[in-house]
Amino acid sequence: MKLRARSLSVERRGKAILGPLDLELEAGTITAICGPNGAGKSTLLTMLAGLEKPSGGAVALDDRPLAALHPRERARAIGYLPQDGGVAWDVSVRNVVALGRLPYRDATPQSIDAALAALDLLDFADRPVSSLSGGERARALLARVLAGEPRWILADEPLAALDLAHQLALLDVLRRQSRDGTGVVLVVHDLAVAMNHADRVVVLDKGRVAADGAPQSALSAEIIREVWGVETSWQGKEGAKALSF
Ligand SMILES: Nc1ncnc2c1ncn2[C@@H]1O[C@H](COP(=O)(O)OP(=O)(O)OP(=O)(O)O)[C@@H](O)[C@H]1O
Repeated sequence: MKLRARSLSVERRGKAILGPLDLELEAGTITAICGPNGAGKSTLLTMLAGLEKPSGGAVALDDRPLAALHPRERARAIGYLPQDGGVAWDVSVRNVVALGRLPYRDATPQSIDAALAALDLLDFADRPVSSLSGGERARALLARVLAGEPRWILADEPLAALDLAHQLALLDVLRRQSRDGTGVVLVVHDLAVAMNHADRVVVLDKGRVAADGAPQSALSAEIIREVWGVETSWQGKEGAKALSF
């Protein structure tokens, strides 16, 4: 299963902010999208989720253009977690997570309970979402995506509000999902997370792909210098590398 962007370009207010670029993403892998502020990461993710029409080119899921899919079919296939997502209504955590089942018009308790458990939220299930801390709310929104059991999970900085233990737990959940065949695409600022947990890293810079490949090559000290303008070196062993400045 593939999610493919062909000649994808986005303009805002007459200014090119993304592309044109080609990208082919594989299901069953974790892809990290990295890059400086304003590089176009969130824009790329919304295009891959089919939430907006690009200015040029197209995104296709298994050779079917996203624009041609019924919104419900697209929502079943692709779970999208926006950056700084909020909850418009003050409902219980369980009901927020149940919203993930909307594309199926059911409320399968197993998938809701599994999503609550995966994000360590069972104790919060009956609490109003307004009473949660920022990190707890972020976990509830992620659980909503998991409850939909999408074939693709596209998440914009899903780790940003999470403490260390919950970051590691979430990465573990996403790794298990990818082993089961789900395509996982994460926007991450923490380059060590991308280095240690992604199978592939796409580095965006000023709307263009500056590097794309295995984490060791896409996040080499040379690329980091070129794109972020910072002198760094990687320390530590495979799977537990840290960036030293
Ligand atoms: N509606 C808009 N009008 C004009 N410019 C926009 C609009 N939306 C986004 N941009 C610009 O497009 C560029 C890419 O934005 P995007 O949010 O995709 O970047 P990003 O890589 O996700 O950044 P960050 O790391 O800060 O979240 C930025 O320069 C942003 O200012």
